Amino acid sequence: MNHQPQLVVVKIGSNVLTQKDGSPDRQRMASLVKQIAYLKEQGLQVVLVSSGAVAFARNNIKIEDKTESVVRKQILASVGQIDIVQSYKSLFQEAGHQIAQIVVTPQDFLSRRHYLNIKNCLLGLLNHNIIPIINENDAVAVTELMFTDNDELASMTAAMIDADTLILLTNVDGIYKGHPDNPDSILIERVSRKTSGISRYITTSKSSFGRGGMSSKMKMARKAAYLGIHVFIANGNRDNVLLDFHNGNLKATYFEPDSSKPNLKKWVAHSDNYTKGEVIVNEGAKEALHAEDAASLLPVGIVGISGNFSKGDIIRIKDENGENLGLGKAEYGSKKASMTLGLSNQKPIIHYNYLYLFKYHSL
Ligand SMILES: Nc1ncnc2c1ncn2[C@@H]1O[C@H](COP(=O)(O)OP(=O)(O)O)[C@@H](O)[C@H]1O
Ligand SMILES: N[C@@H](CCC(=O)OP(=O)(O)O)C(=O)O
Repeated sequence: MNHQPQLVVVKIGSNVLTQKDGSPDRQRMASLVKQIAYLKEQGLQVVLVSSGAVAFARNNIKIEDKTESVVRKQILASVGQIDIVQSYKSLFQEAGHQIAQIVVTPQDFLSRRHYLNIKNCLLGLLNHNIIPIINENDAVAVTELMFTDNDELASMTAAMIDADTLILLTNVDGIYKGHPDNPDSILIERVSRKTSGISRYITTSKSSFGRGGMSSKMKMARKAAYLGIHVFIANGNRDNVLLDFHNGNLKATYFEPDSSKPNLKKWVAHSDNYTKGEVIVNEGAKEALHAEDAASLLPVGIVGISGNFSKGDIIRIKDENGENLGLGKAEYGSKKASMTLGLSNQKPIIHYNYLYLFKYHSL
């Protein structure tokens, strides 16, 4: 890695903050806080995405057996979040740093207005030298309204604030060619846009408290790298992991960034799970979208529309065989779109600046 990191998003997984018996690992937390403080002292800006709310409460409160699983999680998360943030507050205070808490739901990333509100808040905190600590609002975001996991949230946050680096701290050194517990498995140290076939090494096994697993971590890492961010999957249980990062000695899987992409594209790229409708394009439009020169999506190339979307919503682009081509922000709603369907000389339905194609990050 030859880049000089300036704005870093560090994501800490639940298992990094918990011991084998499930109790909070406050020593590990204290060590990571000291390391983040060190990074700050070296002039880096740091945003922390921390899991652990559920894990911190699990051994602390007795929930009646008959309690429904979603409510159980809501109770654990809302109780544990206080403990997590209180612990961070006193540890960062000792290290001479102020923190702020931000809890978000996927819906907050859906609307461009909320998206900009969060972004402005984060940038405001950073400008005031305050370390933002972000978690999903688990009391509100339940079932299908959730992020895949905090790796998704961290990757979206990194793209949102234009971070140059994203570090996903978990309980293994990175992605192995094989199971990480097998001593013969080799660590994949570098992944570029051209690297393919990694998913075959990833099993569905998760850490005891993990939500999305390595597969989601890899997808989010690739997506962030595609958007121009240096990404590392590294072991948060390794002493001095962040100091090693700063010294350029980090043992990790490193995802090389692609060339920088405009911010608007970053917002669109992360809206995959939140589309409001769909447009189907013909072969000509598909070719135009995949051509070297940037092209907006025009109604003349659209053969079908579904869903009920409004101007500003994110919509999915498919070809006539149902293949997912990409995402874009609708320049007008579904009603008007169906009136211009197939017509030439019309305003683009998706402007190039708000168009994100999947062609580059197929795994
Ligand atoms: N090929 C692989 N290389 C590394 N880890 C893997 C691989 N396949 C599956 N895993 C599992 O992924 C886990 C990390 O993902 P996850 O449990 O979601 O962590 P976190 O809670 O930190 O987000 C590891 O503990 C490991 O068991
Ligand atoms: N928001 C949840 C964590 C969800 C999550 O993604 O956990 P992890 O896979 O450990 O990063 C919590 O704080 O308990």
